[in-house]
Amino acid sequence: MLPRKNLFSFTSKDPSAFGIHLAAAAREHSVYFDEGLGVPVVLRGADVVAVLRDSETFSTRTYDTGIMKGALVTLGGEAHTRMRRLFNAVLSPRVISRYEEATVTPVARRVVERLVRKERAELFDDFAISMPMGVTSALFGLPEERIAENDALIRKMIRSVVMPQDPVVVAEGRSAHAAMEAQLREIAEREVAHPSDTLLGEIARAIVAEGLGGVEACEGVVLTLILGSYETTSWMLANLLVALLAHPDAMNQLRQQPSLLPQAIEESTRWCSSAAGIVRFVEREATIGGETLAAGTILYLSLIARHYDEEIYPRPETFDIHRRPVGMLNFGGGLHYCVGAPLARMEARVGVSLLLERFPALRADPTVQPTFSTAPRGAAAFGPDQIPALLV
Ligand code: HEM
Repeated sequence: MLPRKNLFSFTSKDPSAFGIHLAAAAREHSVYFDEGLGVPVVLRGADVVAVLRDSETFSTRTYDTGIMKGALVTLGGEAHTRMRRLFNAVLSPRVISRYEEATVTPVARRVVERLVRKERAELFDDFAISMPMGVTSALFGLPEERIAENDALIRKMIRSVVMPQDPVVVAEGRSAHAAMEAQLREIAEREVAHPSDTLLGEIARAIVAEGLGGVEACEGVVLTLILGSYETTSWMLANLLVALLAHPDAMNQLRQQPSLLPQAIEESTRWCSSAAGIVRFVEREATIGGETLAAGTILYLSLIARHYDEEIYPRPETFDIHRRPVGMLNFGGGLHYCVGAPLARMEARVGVSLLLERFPALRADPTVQPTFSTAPRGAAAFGPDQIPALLV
């Protein structure tokens, strides 16, 4: 019988409290039955890694429903290998770097410039959402004048993916998909017929070269990229800003030594990871953390408890931009390790360096205290409800 706890309905004013709370539970047991989630959860990093490495016993078939049907993350075996080759080819650091100057920097500059006349900002809406949405639209061919409309549709689709048990949310996701389908179809038809000199053109050419089909395959890949790249990057940016605003000394060091920014980004994903967990389906009876799990069990893997394991990261509650942390789980691991990690890291680096440069007095607004939770603004992430900041 698994020990029962309600570990994941968590709220605090302290961004590091969730990691501390999960690591404390992990010291007692690795596997619990979580009463809020209604499924067994695995906490200890070594056990989470073991599950991620064994994709035959622990599959991703739970995702294979609704608008996610057939998406990369749902595939296994040879089908995954072929499709993943395509994603690797178009999202490698080398390919992505071609879009830094041409696409990501101009979007980030526009978002930052919109803040210039303000004295205070709510950096979640004004930055952490607007920048990834701008980048996603620009990279994947969505028209700029429809950003607000598409933002609402994409969020409805994402909600339907993370709440497949709620029929109303699922129906909303389906109609949001239907509303966006004409745009996606138009993009795919255009690029497959005449691949452009953009990332979309690279995707269309790679689909044909890999023999993966034509317009329909291209539409599916673009939808996966839009859904995978948008909200995830927003919450990563949000928590990076939270970490920096809570540590003005670190922010000043980064202004003086911008080369530290990549490792500060890694440290923020350790100290306040936005990715709380992922799920797996137990294909055949297995033992994890000393517990036997029956075939057919849905398992929730904590991606955060490991980040506060003091055997791996001494003084885990300290945000230290000199730490150079490795082995974090915020981008998952094993077969399905996030293929968009280089793009997310680049967006964070470009966006935050422009923000720090443009606003030398940027600091937390001491009059408003954000609340951190496992469902901020209804999202499937760990993060703040708001990021109040003073700009001048
Ligand atoms: C900070 C931002 C991001 C975070 C925290 C994140 C997190 C993750 C995680 C945890 C997984 C593993 C899912 C699982 O194993 O169940 C994953 C997979 C994936 N991510 Fe990301 N992601 C981010 C950004 C992106 C971006 C920018 C893209 C696309 C451009 C993307 C596309 C994908 C795709 C396609 C997969 C499936 C990979 C596969 O199954 O082989 N992600 N991501």
